[in-house]
Parts: sequence; C-alpha cells; structure tokens
Amino acid sequence: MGEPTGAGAGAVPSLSELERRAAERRDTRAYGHDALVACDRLVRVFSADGVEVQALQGLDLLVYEGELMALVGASGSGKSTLMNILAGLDRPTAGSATVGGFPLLQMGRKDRLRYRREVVGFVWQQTARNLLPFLTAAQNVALPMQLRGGGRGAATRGKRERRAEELLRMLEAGDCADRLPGQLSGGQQQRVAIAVALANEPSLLLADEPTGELDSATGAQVFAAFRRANEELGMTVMIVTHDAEVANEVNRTVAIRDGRTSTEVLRHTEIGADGQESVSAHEYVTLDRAGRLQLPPDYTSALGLRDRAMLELEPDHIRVRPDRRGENRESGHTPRGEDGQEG
Ligand SMILES: Nc1ncnc2c1ncn2[C@@H]1O[C@H](COP(=O)(O)OP(=O)(O)OP(=O)(O)O)[C@@H](O)[C@H]1O
Repeated sequence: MGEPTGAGAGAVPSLSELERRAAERRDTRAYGHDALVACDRLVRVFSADGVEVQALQGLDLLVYEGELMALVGASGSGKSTLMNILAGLDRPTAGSATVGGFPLLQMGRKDRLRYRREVVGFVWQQTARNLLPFLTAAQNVALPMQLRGGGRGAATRGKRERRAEELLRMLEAGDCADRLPGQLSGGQQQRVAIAVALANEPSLLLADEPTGELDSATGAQVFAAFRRANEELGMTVMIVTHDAEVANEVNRTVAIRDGRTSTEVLRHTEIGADGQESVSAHEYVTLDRAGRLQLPPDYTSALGLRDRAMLELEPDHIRVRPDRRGENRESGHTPRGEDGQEG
C-alpha cells in the first residue's frame, strides 16, 4: 500500500495529544452500552459427525430500543442461529451478547427461564408452533401471563383477560378471541401469535420468517401487526425474512453473510418542498469492531479485486483500488490514472 495521503498523514502527534487520546480511550464506555441488543464478536460453532460448522464467525450487531428492523441473508448465512441465541434457546460458543442488560453467555438456568418469559417474545414461521391447539386465541394470549406466576405484581385473572382482549383488538384479531387455532386462517394465527409474544410486555420481539407460510396479501397484514406493535407500544422488533416486501418496509435492513453482518440499508421518509412524502434508501457496508468491512461480491468481481487491494486515504473518503502490480510486472509497464472504486 502506498503512503496514505490526506488529513493528518505523516504528522507526529505531541505528547499532550497522545495523553489526551489515551484519556479519551479510557473514558470510552463499553461497546453497545446504550443499545438494547449488543452482539460483540459473536461466534457459534456446531459440531456434527466430526465436522465443524462456523454458523456465526464474529458477528457484531447493535439494535437500539424502538427499532423495527429486518435481517436478511442467503440460506445458511446464520440468521436463525442468531435468532435462537437472542431468544435464549441456544448458547454462543464465544464472544458476547447482551439483551436489556442480560448477558446471554453467562446466564444460569433460572435467569435464562426468566429471560425467555419476560425479556423476549418470539414468533416462529410455522403457524402451528406458536399456539396451543386446545386453547382459544384469548386463552393462548393469557397463558404466558399466568405462567409468569406469582409475586406482588402478578396480574389477576380479570386483568389477564382484559390485556389479552386489548392486544388481540390492537392486532386486528379481536374477532378471533374465542376461536381455537384450528378455526383460524394462517394470517390470523400469526397475528394471535404476535399477541402471545407481547403478553408479558417483553423488551424485544423476535420473529423468524413470520410470513414465510403466507401469501403476500396475508403476509402484508401480519407485517402491519408488527408495525403496530412497534408504533403503538414502542416495541423493538427484529424480523428474519426472505420477503422483499417486509425487508423494504422497515427502516433498517441488515444483511448477514457467512456468519457476519455485511451490509445495511437505512430508509428515511422525507417530505419534499411540494409536501409529498418520499422514502430514500441508502446502502452501507458495515464496519466490524476490528475495522473489517466486506465488499459486496458484485463490486469485487466488477474490478477483479482478489487477495489484496490498495487503499488511499482522502480527506472524506477512502479509495479502494485493485492491486495491478503483479500484472504490470508481468507486462513490464506501469499504467497511470486508473480509476478505482471508492469505499
Ligand atoms: N444444530 C445444528 N447443527 C449443525 N449445524 C447447524 C445447526 N444449526 C445450524 N447449522 C448450520 O449453521 C449454518 C447456519 O445455519 P442457519 O440456520 O443459522 O442459517 P439461516 O441463515 O437461518 O438459513 P435459512 O435461511 O435457510 O433458514 C448452516 O451451515 C447450518 O447448516
């Protein structure tokens, strides 16, 4: 790599400047201290028949309270592994993950049970897996409150029934209250499942492909229910999805590739001079804690980037160029003014 150009290159910092930087580093709060979900270099290795699979390979992810976000990625990229860890159903091999201050690696059995009952709510893809078939929709919603059990703050039966009714009404499933799951459509079952997941007022709502078994119109209604939980209750929602409609409607979509976060799309609603609302979306590559970023495969293949790249620091951006030196040595000349890709 050539000598970096741009701001500050080559300047030797003074002793007082170095002291100031050291003090600043000391005062820096822990990574993700203000996030609801903080995954720090999360690793999950599965061993099956003597073969190791690294499902998560040092994944960093921060999710803040009140976000409605989607996780996307190719099959096998690690999305469900991450969801199962955040749901408290699986343990990471290394790294750290905290949700609402609960450290998921260190939690004992009792805390894990409390975490699953009170801190996270979960909606699965398989509609039948979310609800008990012999209870009505309202009874399904009341059950987690009942299981949460005693203590001084415990809800009375009347309160549980009222809350179940309110949640079902908010999610437009009020008319399902007295019906068994087998008497409901797939979309109604998923909306009831969201009410069940919200029953104990969790801090985080997780959903793994919740619209995967539904047609697109029904999927849109189920997604509207997640949006309502986010907007009306301020619920933080993370949804794993292959559904482009869902991914395009959230404010933040994080892509996972090979067990790490790779890119992110952020969407903002803007109001133009004419008063019309428009949505703008920007795609970013994510920078992990060690400063690594993954360049999208279509960018690397477009420029034939392989093995290593040349970086040039500019005042407000970094240029990433293919390393052509090997080729030039073979052809015996040095080209000038190649245009590279900006990162
Ligand atoms: N219990 C397990 N034992 C062994 N390997 C596993 C286990 N669970 C997941 N894996 C492997 O870990 C990798 C990530 O799997 P994961 O289910 O998290 O992917 P995914 O992104 O959710 O995929 P999909 O979109 O197909 O559901 C895959 O290679 C998978 O085969």
